[in-house]
Amino acid sequence: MAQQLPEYAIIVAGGSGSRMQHDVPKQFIPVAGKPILMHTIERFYNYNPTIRLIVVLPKEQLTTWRELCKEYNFTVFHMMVPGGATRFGSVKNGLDAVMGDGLIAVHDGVRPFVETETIEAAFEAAANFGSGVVAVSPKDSIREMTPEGSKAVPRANYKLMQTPQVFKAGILKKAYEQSEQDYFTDDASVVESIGETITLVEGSYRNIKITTPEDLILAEAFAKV
Ligand SMILES: Nc1ccn([C@@H]2O[C@H](COP(=O)(O)OP(=O)(O)OP(=O)(O)O)[C@@H](O)[C@H]2O)c(=O)n1
Ligand SMILES: C[C@](O)(CO)[C@H](O)COP(=O)(O)O
Repeated sequence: MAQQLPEYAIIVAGGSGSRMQHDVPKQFIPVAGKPILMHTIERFYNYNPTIRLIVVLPKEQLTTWRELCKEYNFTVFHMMVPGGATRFGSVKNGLDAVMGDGLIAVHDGVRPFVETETIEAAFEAAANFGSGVVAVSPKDSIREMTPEGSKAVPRANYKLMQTPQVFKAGILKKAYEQSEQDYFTDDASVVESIGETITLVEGSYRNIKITTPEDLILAEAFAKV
């Protein structure tokens, strides 16, 4: 564990889960007996019980989340922050709750299978190099869409980005203050846009982002082993 600097985790769970087509936001759907988001929070607590946990939630779901915590007797301490209209806005709101210096991990609330070793490696890289961003190699072939149709590209040139994405607090805050939200799908892109280099850390194929209905079947399976 990279312990010299205070560690924060902003767990973004402010989305509505439209691709899941479920009647509750997907982060609240139970997997292996409790809401997905509780598994995710526990992964960070298990990595470092003193980490400062900031959980970003849809602003109209704060009461629901409090009730779920009571119902499931979920006692891991965390700060609750209302989310924004986009992931970018939610991260920004989470960052406003971070006071002082340290290392900040941003993690999707719907990636409940992130392993301790992955979190540890990402924090360590951020402590040493300014960033530690988790990624895996694609397993499928890749084609780029072109005006004419599509063309094959060398798979070895690409990585699939996961979370956590960990940064020194100063870098991440500066990047989110200076950037326009429309262009970015992850935190590494925001940080890169202010001229910082990104250090990649090997991720895991189990660290899925629960996005569409079939991912729930996978999630139940992963939760068993
Ligand atoms: N306004 C938003 C949008 C997304 N997220 C979070 O960012 C993570 C990754 O986003 P995604 O999987 O796209 O979640 P949703 O936006 O909820 O899903 P969808 O795009 O299908 O609506 C999720 O944990 C989601 O809750 C967020 O905090 N605030
Ligand atoms: C941050 C992320 O999970 C990295 O793969 C991804 O970019 C989130 O994308 P989404 O469109 O918000 O699902």
